[in-house]
Amino acid sequence: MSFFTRQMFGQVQRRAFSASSRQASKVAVLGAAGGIGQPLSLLMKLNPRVTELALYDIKLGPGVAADISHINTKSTVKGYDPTPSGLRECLQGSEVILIPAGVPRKPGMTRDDLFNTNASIVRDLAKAAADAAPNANLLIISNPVNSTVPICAEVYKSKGVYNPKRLFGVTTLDIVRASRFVSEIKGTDPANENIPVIGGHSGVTIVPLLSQSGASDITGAKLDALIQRIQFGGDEVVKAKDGAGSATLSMAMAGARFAESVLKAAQGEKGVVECTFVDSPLYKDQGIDFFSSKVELGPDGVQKIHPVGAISKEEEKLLEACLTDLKKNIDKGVEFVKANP
Ligand SMILES: NC(=O)c1ccc[n+]([C@@H]2O[C@H](COP(=O)([O-])OP(=O)(O)OC[C@H]3O[C@@H](n4cnc5c(N)ncnc54)[C@H](O)[C@@H]3O)[C@@H](O)[C@H]2O)c1
Ligand SMILES: O=C(O)C[C@H](O)C(=O)O
Repeated sequence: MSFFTRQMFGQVQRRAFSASSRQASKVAVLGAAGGIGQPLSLLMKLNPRVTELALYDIKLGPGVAADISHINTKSTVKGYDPTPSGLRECLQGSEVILIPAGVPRKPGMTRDDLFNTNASIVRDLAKAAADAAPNANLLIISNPVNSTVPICAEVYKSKGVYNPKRLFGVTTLDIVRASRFVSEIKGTDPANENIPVIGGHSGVTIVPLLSQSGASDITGAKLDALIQRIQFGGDEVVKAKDGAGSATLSMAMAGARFAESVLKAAQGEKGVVECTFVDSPLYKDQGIDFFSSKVELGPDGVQKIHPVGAISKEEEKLLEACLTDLKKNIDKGVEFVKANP
C-alpha cells in the first residue's frame, strides 16, 4: 500500500477523530461536479486535515455537497449556487483552492485544443479567487496546464495580488504514472519508485528523469517506450474512454495527493517535496517563466525550487524539445489575458 493510500484510507478514521489540534483548513473545489471534481471532493472529505469543504460548479454543486456531506468524517461540506455571490462565498477563507473546471479532451485532440474553451473559464475563476481569497494556494488542474497557470498569474498581477509562491499547476498525475509504469516493468511496489518528472504537463513538455531514479538501468527500446508512455499516458486514457473524457479517477487521486502535500506543509510538516509547475527561476533566462521541477513546500507555499540536477544525454534532448513547446504554451496564456482581460 503506498504512502498516500495509507494516509488517505488506512489512517483516516483514527486521524479524523484526533485532528482537533490542527489548524482549520478550508478547501474549495471549483468544478466539483465534474469527472475529476466529484472523486476529488470525496477524497478531500476523507482527509482529516480539511475542516471545511466548499464545492462550486455551474451545475450540481449543492447536490454533490449534499451527497458527500453524509460521509462520517468531521469536516463540514457546503455546495454553493452558481452565482457570483455563491462563488465568492465558496472562496472566502479558503486555504486551498482546487480548480478542475473545464472541458476534457476527446480522441484526436491535444490539450492545447482545449485552450479556446478553458482559458476563459479559468480566467474568470481566477478573477473571483483573486478578489475573494487572494492569499489562498491556487492549485490548477484544468488543461492546458502549461497555459492556464500563466493565465492565473496574469489575472492576479492585473489585480495587484500575485504571489508566485501560492500558484501551482498540478502535474502530480505524471509522477503517479511514472512510478506506476516503472513498477510494472520492474515488478516492484510503485510506492518505492520515485521518478521526478519535470517541464510541463503536455506531450513532449513532460520530461521524466529516469536517470535520477531506480529505473536508470532501463535502456534502449524499453526506455524509449517507457518515456513515450509517460509523456502520452493521458492519451492512453482518452483513447480508452472513446469520447467520454479523459483521466478522472487517477487525476482525483493525484490532485488529492498534491493538496495533501500543500496542507501538510501549511500545517508545519518539514521536507514536503512535490514536482509542480510554478513560477520558476530555472529557465527565465530563456524567457520561460514557469517550469515544473522538485519544489519544497512550506507554510507560505513554495519554499525552495530545486534545480534539475544531473541528467543523461537523452534527457537533455527531451528537455530541449520541452522548452521550445513550453515557451509557446506559456506565451499563449499570457497573450490571452492581455487581449481578453
Ligand atoms: N492536470 C492534469 O493532470 C489533468 C488530468 C486530467 C484532466 N485534466 C483537466 O481537468 C479538466 C476537467 O476534466 P473533467 O474530466 O473533470 O471534466 P468534466 O467535464 O467531467 O468536469 C468539468 C466540470 O467543470 C464544470 N465547469 C465548467 N465551467 C465551469 C465554471 N465556469 N465554473 C465552475 N465549474 C465549471 C462543469 O460543469 C463540470 O462539472 C479538463 O480540462 C481536463 O483536461 C487535467
Ligand atoms: O490527457 C488529458 O487530456 C488529461 C490529463 O492531462 C492527463 O494527463 O490525463
